[in-house]
Amino acid sequence: MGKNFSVNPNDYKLLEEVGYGASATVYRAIYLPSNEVVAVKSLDLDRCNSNLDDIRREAQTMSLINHPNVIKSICSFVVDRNLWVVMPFMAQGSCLHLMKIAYPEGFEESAIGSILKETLKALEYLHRHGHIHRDVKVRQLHLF
Ligand SMILES: Nc1ncnc2c1ncn2[C@@H]1O[C@H](COP(=O)(O)OP(=O)(O)OP(=O)(O)O)[C@@H](O)[C@H]1O
Repeated sequence: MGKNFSVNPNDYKLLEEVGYGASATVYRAIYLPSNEVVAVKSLDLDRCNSNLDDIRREAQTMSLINHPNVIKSICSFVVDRNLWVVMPFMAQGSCLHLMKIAYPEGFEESAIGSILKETLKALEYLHRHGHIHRDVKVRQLHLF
């Protein structure tokens, strides 16, 4: 993935919605200058429960992260009353999505063990760097 992404919203073409959280919607998008697929998380700043300092801190943490099991933000910027966080696009979706479409009876124990082990590596990395995740859930676990 190229290193130079602009903070100009016109350089991003939002395609379909791929998920949503309490105050954010996530889109698959194209970064037009290089034609790369990215994910754009658009956080409605009016509907956000967190204050601006917390949001700024989370965005900064996400941009400094450097671990294969933790998604890093490429850049973030304000568009109207939203904060756009640009990230690599995880084409396989979350573990919950995979389970729903391919393993409706649930994953095998060995797969669960691997997923948990990789998740714990990510949490251990965050803790070592002084961060607490505070909201780990199955639908958030993208494929490693
Ligand atoms: N980089 C990404 N690539 C592909 N899909 C993504 C990406 N980021 C998020 N998604 C999808 O969008 C959904 C919502 O993402 P979001 O980050 O808002 O989740 P959340 O943090 O769990 O929500 P909440 O704000 O309620 O805690 C995810 O569950 C996932 O399906």
